[in-house]
Amino acid sequence: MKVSIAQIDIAYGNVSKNYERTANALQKALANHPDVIVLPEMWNTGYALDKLDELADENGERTKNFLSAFAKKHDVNIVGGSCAVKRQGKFWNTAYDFDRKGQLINEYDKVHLFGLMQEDRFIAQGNSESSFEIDGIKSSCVICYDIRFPEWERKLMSSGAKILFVSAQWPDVRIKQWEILLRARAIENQSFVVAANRVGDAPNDHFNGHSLIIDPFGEIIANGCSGQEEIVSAILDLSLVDKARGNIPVFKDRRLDLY
Ligand SMILES: NC(=O)CCC(=O)C(=O)O
Repeated sequence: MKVSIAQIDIAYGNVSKNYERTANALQKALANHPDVIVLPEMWNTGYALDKLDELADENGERTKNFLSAFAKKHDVNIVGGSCAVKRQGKFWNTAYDFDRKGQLINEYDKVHLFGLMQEDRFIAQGNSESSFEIDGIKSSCVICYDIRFPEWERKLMSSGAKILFVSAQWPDVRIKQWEILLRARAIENQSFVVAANRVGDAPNDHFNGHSLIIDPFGEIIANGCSGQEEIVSAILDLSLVDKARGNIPVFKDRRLDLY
């Protein structure tokens, strides 16, 4: 399976510019003929959380139509990052994922809200799991701060998922933690981790990308280390998941009678 991450610069509070940039990045990613393209977190608005009343996507309609149409037109799966969405009178940080036919195959509201970036003041907590299949391969997705809660990934991955997709806006000041946390999630769940981060600046944060693709042994196989917008691609040899889980069957060896 070939995956391509669109590591993009997200314009703070500028929805039209972000749709333009995302469309360009998706088009650029096609050059690699990927099976799936992955986007960063909250790409439609950036963390302009105090402006969501005017900026958030009503019921996610614009986002879903945009990503679905692209997936169908180009016969490509899209793990659509996440977008600021207004739904049922609240704001959500919602991921939408699509198959090659443009069908919505997963919708996930971020479960853990990040207080340091004021997310918990404006966004409603998600309460549901995230699992889907990409070309028949069981997968899951989480959003940014979620990766600090290994019990959440363990629960999501215990259904047999082989790929964990992560969409993020993770500032450069903590980028070493980003790498260590993602490599740990890959090793402990014996899965691929495909993690899309952004680049660029927001009023209080700088982002240097460092999008990563990590194999089930924790090895980094692709790294968006330019600090700029770029497409980060790799071919996932999914047999490595079976090899890792065959040699050291952690999911089978868990003591569910104790924890
Ligand atoms: N957008 C986020 O959830 C950021 C999480 C983060 O930076 C962290 O250190 O955790």
